[in-house]
Amino acid sequence: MSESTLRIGVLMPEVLGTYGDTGNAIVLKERARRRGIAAEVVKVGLLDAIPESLDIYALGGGEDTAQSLAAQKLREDPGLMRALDAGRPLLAICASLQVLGHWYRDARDQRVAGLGVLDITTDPQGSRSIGELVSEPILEGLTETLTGFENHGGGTVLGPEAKPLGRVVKGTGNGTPEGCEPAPVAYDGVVQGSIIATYMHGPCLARNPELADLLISRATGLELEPLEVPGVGALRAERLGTLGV
Ligand SMILES: NC(=O)CC[C@H](N)C(=O)O
Repeated sequence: MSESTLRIGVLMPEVLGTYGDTGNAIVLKERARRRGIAAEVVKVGLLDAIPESLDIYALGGGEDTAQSLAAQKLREDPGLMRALDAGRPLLAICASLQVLGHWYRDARDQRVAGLGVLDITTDPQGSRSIGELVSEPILEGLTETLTGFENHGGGTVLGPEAKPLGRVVKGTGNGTPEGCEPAPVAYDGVVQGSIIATYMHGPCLARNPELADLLISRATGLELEPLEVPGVGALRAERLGTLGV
């Protein structure tokens, strides 16, 4: 953490913020604050320069047209790339997962260049994946079942530099491009360097506090004591319970 306050950046919420994804930054701030760590959310709009020295970056999901504006912005503004070069943690949801890859092809068959910081590519699946998404984490430091909501047309293929976040128990996760054979085991998300990306909306961190704490730990270098936030356990139990998980 660079200063005494944990600075959590939400990038382009006007184009990357479906399903309450900007709530991820609020969860990070609140979980830090309840442990006595001063924290603030910094909103960085589409027309603002992206600061390179924020402590955590959060990017949400978006519709195809909005998503292409975000992709263009990230290709032109060096701020996020510099932050990633410095190893700053970043959480990316759905559309922003796709945008951080080499390229993605959207529903109108437009191939859009991404930032290329994730070794992934995305093509249309041919149908949308909509519904609850549950996975068992693979990333070290996570033990609790991951729960979220997915709604995406893209199917993402990981290259050798990218590792998945979790093994899918319910739902689609990264999916399969149309015409390709589905892998025998389905995975959700991408982990590469300081980036954790997933198809889970929810907002993801409201449903998965362990993931929120992992990001805060990485940003602050602190080992965090457990924190019970009223309602979170009940929310997880209710969401997982509806699926019989
Ligand atoms: N929910 C989202 O972020 C959607 C991402 C992208 N537009 C897709 O449909 O694949």
